[in-house]
Amino acid sequence: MTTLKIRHLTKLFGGVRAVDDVSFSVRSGEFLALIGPNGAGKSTCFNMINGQLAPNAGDIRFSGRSIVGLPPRAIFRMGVGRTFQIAATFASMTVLENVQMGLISHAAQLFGLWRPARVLHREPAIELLRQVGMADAADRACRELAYGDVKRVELAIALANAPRLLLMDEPTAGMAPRERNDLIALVKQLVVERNMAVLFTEHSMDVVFAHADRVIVLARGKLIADGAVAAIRDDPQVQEVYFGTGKTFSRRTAGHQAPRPCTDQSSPSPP
Ligand SMILES: Nc1ncnc2c1ncn2[C@@H]1O[C@H](COP(=O)(O)OP(=O)(O)OP(=O)(O)O)[C@@H](O)[C@H]1O
Repeated sequence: MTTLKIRHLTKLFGGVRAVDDVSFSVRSGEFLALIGPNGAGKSTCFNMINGQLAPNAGDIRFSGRSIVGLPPRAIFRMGVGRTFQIAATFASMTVLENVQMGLISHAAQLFGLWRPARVLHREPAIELLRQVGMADAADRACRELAYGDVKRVELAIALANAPRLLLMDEPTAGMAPRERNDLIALVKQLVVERNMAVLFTEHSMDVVFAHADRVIVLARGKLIADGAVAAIRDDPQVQEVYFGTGKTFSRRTAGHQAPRPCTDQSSPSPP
């Protein structure tokens, strides 16, 4: 089932065509990577999907309904979640309280009237923490956690809204390679278990090639490729976009899903 359908999406900033006539779809249960060099238009795409920016042209359909012109809050309520490059949690609150706040928001409850917020949704919050491997840290303050663990808590908060589409803006930014792979493997598992759609941006080609179901590539606002990992890796136009940076991709090694990079591909810069 198609969760998100984008057609001819365009965004101009003055003379810059940040997103230029872009069309693609995401299905439920699909883990789709959106890649491209710096300035390609990835964040602008995300900002239009979640309603922060209005497109100049084109349509965005979520579960069959056009969401262009709706405010971010309405789009969030419909089931479009988002995580950010820099994890957004309340540092002074415990891990559990952070997730409880997410559940309170999802239920649109007013709290503090007669029952303290910390007693609300306690069991569902612990269950979400269990799903992201953080139940043992439930009573710790978020500020005490390692960065990779904060990202897991942020993921649990995003799941509290029961999203059908989750936009993840560089989910592994600032993480060590091992942590990156663990987090992305976890997200991929959740995509399957919850049959939700995830659209993520990622600068690490190792992560993209090892885990994405499909990859779309933006360059200077235009969608230049859309396909399976192997096809994207071998696409001459995609190679060209990264070639100017001295970065290229090697073929998959026999019997192993993850390709070996020829060079450091952790942070491509513009061609
Ligand atoms: N608010 C804005 N005002 C003017 N120009 C903008 C604005 N936001 C983005 N741009 C421009 O639009 C283009 C696309 O930017 P965008 O941030 O979407 O790229 P990106 O692929 O997300 O880059 P990165 O990987 O560095 O985050 C760039 O040329 C950028 O300078």
